[in-house]
Amino acid sequence: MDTAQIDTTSAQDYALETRDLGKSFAGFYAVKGVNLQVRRGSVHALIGPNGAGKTTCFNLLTKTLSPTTGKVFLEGRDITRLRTAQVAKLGLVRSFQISATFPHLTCLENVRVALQSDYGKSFRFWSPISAVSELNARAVELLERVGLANALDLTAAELSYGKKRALEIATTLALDPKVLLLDEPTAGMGHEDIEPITKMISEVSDGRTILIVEHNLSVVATLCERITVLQHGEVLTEGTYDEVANDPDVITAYMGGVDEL
Ligand SMILES: Nc1ncnc2c1ncn2[C@@H]1O[C@H](COP(=O)(O)OP(=O)(O)OP(=O)(O)O)[C@@H](O)[C@H]1O
Repeated sequence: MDTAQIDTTSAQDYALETRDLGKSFAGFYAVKGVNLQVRRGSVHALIGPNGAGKTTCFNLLTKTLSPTTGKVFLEGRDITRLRTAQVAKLGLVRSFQISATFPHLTCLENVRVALQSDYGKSFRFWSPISAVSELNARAVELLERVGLANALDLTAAELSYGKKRALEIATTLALDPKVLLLDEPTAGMGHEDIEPITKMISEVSDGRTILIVEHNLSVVATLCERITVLQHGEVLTEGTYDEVANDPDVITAYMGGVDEL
């Protein structure tokens, strides 16, 4: 990692960037020539019809998959050849991937475990006595941020689906990521859970860069300053919600699939 080069121009503007990113499976390109630029401090969405390449793209960013072509940069640093754990240590973390929750632990215990994990950097050097109370205080603070202040002593198994996702986000935030990747955070949620989780993501986005794959386009419209639309593995267009929603090519892409814009 010491030898990784930092491109200072892009590091100033973009927390996350890809250049000519591509992935082929037996000759079929699921992702092709993707140039993605996620501005530092923004909430950016990656959308597209089913099979557009969003999940493959996320897997390439978090190094679950190795690219066939191109490069990935985190704050200007070339992370293309690093592994998932290494990019997590550098601050690129995908929710629901590294920080799984344990069903029989309480919310407080779950977040404490995440804070104590190898990726939690802040608590290593503290003395044992102060560490326990500081860990508890930090865990409570994180649970308050995601709206689980009243659920500290409930086990993860006792939570509603929406609150489980909130707990997962709290355990991810415990890793203090610079760039947070959220993979369909409202997937499978009932209507009643979508608004609170959207509000919570908006609150935790403060001071952070977030890249989100999300099928619910009203969630995207509420949260995201920039939207990149993928189709057949390639970038179809990029812009604000209004720009992409009124783009005839985007409308055609969505009408050709099962999704609606
Ligand atoms: N491991 C794999 N081997 C072969 N083909 C794959 C593999 N992973 C993905 N694909 C193909 O790549 C294309 C993009 O898939 P991907 O899952 O990235 O799309 P997506 O935009 O996330 O779709 P969805 O919205 O349905 O989750 C699809 O045609 C898919 O079948």
